[in-house]
Amino acid sequence: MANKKLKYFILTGEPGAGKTTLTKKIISILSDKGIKTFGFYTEEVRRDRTREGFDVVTLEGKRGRLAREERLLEGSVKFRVGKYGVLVQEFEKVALPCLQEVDKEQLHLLVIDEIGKMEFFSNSFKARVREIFSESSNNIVLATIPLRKSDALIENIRNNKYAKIWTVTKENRTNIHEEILKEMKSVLGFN
Ligand SMILES: Nc1ncnc2c1ncn2[C@@H]1O[C@H](COP(=O)(O)OP(=O)(O)OP(=O)(O)O)[C@@H](O)[C@H]1O
Repeated sequence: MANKKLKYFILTGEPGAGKTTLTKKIISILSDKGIKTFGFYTEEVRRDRTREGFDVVTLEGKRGRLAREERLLEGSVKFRVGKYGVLVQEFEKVALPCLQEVDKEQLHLLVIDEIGKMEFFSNSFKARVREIFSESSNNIVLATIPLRKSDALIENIRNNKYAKIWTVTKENRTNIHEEILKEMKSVLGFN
């Protein structure tokens, strides 16, 4: 039986497993069914065969830089993950406004791809995530978290009683949306 209390639809998986592609597929199917979606996803930025960094892109199409290879950045880099410098202010400018509840009356899905190490250099984002996953939150969320143990808040999300986690792999990524949508159906009320 479907869990009536399910609020958080969580994707995890190895880097490059297909989480963002799956997220976009689910958003597109829900939009066709008239379900309102908002939030953001992160996208790789490649030049030739090199990954130069990541952009944050809202569902409305606003885009900003999340991270770039340090060699491409001017000035000193305060936050880094591997060879990438994280652009916290640029990320916040794009990501934070789209995480506000736009319409409390209508059921909607909030998309956060992803809740990870780079994004957590932003204290404001972290605070908003804490709110969204709090007991009193009414948000229904599709979010991505890292596969491996990390920040305590991410571990809380992984163990949240209102959450269900799907591990995306190259083997299941083509069909797993069917299972997720089946669970979303009773929560978001579509056919
Ligand atoms: N169902 C699919 N069929 C074919 N190719 C796919 C599929 N899903 C993802 N890909 C390809 O795999 C690559 C990685 O996909 P994607 O960016 O969605 O993964 P990710 O898990 O979000 O990665 P990251 O961990 O870096 O955010 C992309 O080149 C994408 O086009």
